[in-house]
Amino acid sequence: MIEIDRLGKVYDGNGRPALHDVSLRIEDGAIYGILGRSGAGKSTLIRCLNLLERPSSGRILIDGRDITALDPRELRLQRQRTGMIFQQFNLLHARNVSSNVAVPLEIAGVPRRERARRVGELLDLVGLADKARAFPSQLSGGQKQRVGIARALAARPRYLLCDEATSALDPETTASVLALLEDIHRRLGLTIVLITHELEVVKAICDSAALLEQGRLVESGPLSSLLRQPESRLRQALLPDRQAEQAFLRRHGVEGVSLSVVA
Ligand SMILES: Nc1ncnc2c1ncn2[C@@H]1O[C@H](COP(=O)(O)OP(=O)(O)OP(=O)(O)O)[C@@H](O)[C@H]1O
Repeated sequence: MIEIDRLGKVYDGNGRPALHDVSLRIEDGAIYGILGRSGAGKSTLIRCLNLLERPSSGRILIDGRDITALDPRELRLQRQRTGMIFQQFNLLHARNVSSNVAVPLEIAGVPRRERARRVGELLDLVGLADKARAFPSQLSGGQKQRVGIARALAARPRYLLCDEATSALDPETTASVLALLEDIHRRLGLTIVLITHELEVVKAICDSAALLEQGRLVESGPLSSLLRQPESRLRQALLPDRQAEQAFLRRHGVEGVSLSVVA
């Protein structure tokens, strides 16, 4: 479980805190979406979860241990338990697909033969077995993100952090990457935390969500509970705006037609 306890972050030379007193609990096995507009603090929050960014205050407990208090060796081990994927994929362009996926295994000192076996397994998992020798420049965006996912899973992490993982992809590719994440979640039982500004991502795969605004947590919790609360901001954002839809139809002279029929 990840427990974020009164987390604060102030960047040097930036008066307004990027995060202010954020507390959040992410249960094991969740697919947890953190939503917010540009500048809300989403990237800062997710980067704090593996200490790519050091919090200014507060604690982050992962499986009961405060990761801000780990020594460098413990932190390295903790990072192996936390895979991450990125909006711009962050692949090494001079390395082919297999070699990119092998990076975390090399860092962990896994012997060559075992590495090759594991890379093969991972490429099967993400459906890229036939691209093992291709270079990133020869792949589509969706394929690059699949490589990113395989690399993130290489060291068998318990947590997968997704930093706007589908924001650079078209809707169809987004859907296929989200389906892959859902499949991996089901098969491997890991906990997925994703930040996004896309409501559709939360709708498609998350079971819990949080809303960040100007560095503050507005609300959070399981969707099964938030969707029951009419005043919930997340509920209002996630459900269709019937009035706006009807107004849109009226503007185009379509009246008295059920929306499902129009769709
Ligand atoms: N390295 C940095 N140095 C100084 N200020 C930063 C840094 N990174 C982020 N910020 C500031 O912190 C605030 C939160 O930024 P952050 O990138 O976490 O938001 P975000 O919700 O991820 O936005 P976006 O979706 O646009 O990436 C913003 O005001 C931003 O300008």
